[in-house]
Formats: sequence, structure tokens, C-alpha cells
Amino acid sequence: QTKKKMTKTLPRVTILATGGTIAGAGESATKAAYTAGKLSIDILLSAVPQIHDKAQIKGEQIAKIGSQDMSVEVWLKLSKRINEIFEEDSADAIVITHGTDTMEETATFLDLTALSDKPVVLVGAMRASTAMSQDGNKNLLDAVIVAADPNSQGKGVVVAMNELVFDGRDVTKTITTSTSTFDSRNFGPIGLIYDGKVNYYYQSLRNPVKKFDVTKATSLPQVEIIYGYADASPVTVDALLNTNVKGIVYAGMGNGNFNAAVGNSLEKASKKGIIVCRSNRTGSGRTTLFNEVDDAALGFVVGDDLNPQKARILLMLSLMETSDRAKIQTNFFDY
Ligand SMILES: NC(=O)CC[C@H](N)C(=O)O
Repeated sequence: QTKKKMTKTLPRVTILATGGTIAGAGESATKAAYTAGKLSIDILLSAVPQIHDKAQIKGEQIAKIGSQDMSVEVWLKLSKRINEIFEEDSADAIVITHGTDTMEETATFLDLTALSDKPVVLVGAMRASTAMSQDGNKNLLDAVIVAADPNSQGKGVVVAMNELVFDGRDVTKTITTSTSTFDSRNFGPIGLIYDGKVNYYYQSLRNPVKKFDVTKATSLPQVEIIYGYADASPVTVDALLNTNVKGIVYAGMGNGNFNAAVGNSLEKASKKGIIVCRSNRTGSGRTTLFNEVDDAALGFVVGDDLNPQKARILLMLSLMETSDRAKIQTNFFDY
């Protein structure tokens, strides 16, 4: 009787599964090689029965992929499903199991497109479910704890990994193979998970002022990223000039710089109406207007402190609504 009563008051958490190492299975406990996204949501849930003490859990399989295969199509599907679940009030919070390679991109995409204030928590693993000291079960339990906590409301989309909570806007994968791979290079974690509870310490002031409603979208404008390096030739930029590409994010050197040859081609792209957004390859810090580049004269925008892959997301979403450079720049400075 008491138990029944308690269960009733537990928050309702829906887990949307997409694949990744958290659903990965390998040959043995000591082999690092594995296949991502093999296990279904039911198997993931049955491995962590403790989650049922924290929330009323429902699971849904959205995709079964390694997140290197994440796509606009799956992003739209996820985003629509999140908005639908909160709209129909069938959950109080959502956890998304996801591969770690592109988790930061999905976090940014959903941060900008999930219309409700309710918690959305992304989680993954660095060791497959079959590995020794696998991290997936603990991470999943922690993610449910974060999702179920009333203090997670209004924090935007967050990533819960390795007993840390990161703001989805800022988080990035920093190490290829380590369980401590996630970090927010500019700002650090916003919360710590310990002993079945999350404690928050910081909150971003840059949570989206503007949300993008993609509930009716079926595709997004094409935006490509080009990487900068010493003596880069302009062939990669030139290759995009006569395509359907609507935006280029340039992962420039230092504060978003490029050499003269690449600069000429980027200017050509800009004159053709392709939006050029300068970001940088350093991994942290801002890309600022008018440092060594005359952005106003060239018609470029800057990605502020978003890394190239995150800047691409905001540029795609912005281009869905406008090709006005000033408005697009405002989107970057507001987010
Ligand atoms: N640790 C991981 O999740 C990496 C596995 C796979 N490449 C993915 O991102 O889904």
C-alpha cells in the first residue's frame, strides 16, 4: 500500500534511446572493440532496476545508431517527440541515451528547439555494456536522478556524464577514449552528482532567448564546416560555391583567422549570398568581430564562443528563418 502511494508521487521520466556505446556490446570484458547501438532500450532499462526507485520510467526507441551517424532527420524526430511528450503532458522529464561522438551537437540542437522548460538530459557511456567497469549503468541512473530533480527545471538541455552535469550549450567531447571526456572548456560543469543526488552550483546566463520551432520542419538549410590550417588552399571553399550550401562555418586559426587565398574564396561565397560564420579550431574562447578580419566589409558573422560544430547548428536553424546577416549575428550573440 505505502509502496504504491510512493510510486504514484515519483516523477514521470521518459527515456528516448538512440544508440551509442551505452547500448554497445563487445566480445568480452577486456576487449575495447564493440559495436555501438546494439542493445534495445528494454535491455538497458533492465540492467539498472534502481531507476524505478527514482522515477516512473517509460522507454522508447527512437534510433539505434552510433552517433557518428546522427542526422538532421533524427534530430527533427527527437525534437518533435520531446515537444509532443511535454505538450500532451505524458512525462515530467526526458532522458536521451546517445552516443558520445556527437552528443554535444544534439545537446545544442535540442537546447534550441525543445520548447518546454522541463528537464531534458542527455547521457551516454564511454565503455560498452559488456566491458569491465562499464560506465553506462551508473550514468543512466545518474541521468534519471538529474531528470527527476525539481532543480533541473529551467536549466535547458543538459548532459549528465561521469557524475557531472554540463550545460548543453557549452559541453564538448574533449578526449577520444576516456570516461572523463566531457567538459565545458570555457565554463566547467554546472552540477555534481553524488550519492543519488544532484547539486547545482552554476547556471548559464546564455540559455536560449530565442527558440526555434522545428515541429513542422522536414529538413534544414545545408551548412558545411571547413577547417583552417597553415598554407590551406582555397579548393574546399571553392568546391561549395556552386552547390546548394547556404552557410559555411570556418573553423579558423586562433581567433577565427584564415590566409589570404582562403579569405578570397570566403569573400566570393559571401558575395554569392552564402552566410560565412567564423568560428575557430582552438577548442575554447570566443571568436570576436573585427579582430584581424573586417567582418562588416566581408559580410561575415562570428560564432562567439560556440565551437564549429555547435555554430553550424545555430546557423542551420537561423537560416531556416532568415538570411539577414544582422539577425543571424544577433542570434549568435543572444545564445
Ligand atoms: N562512446 C561512444 O558513445 C562512442 C560510440 C559511437 N561512436 C557513438 O558516438 O555513438
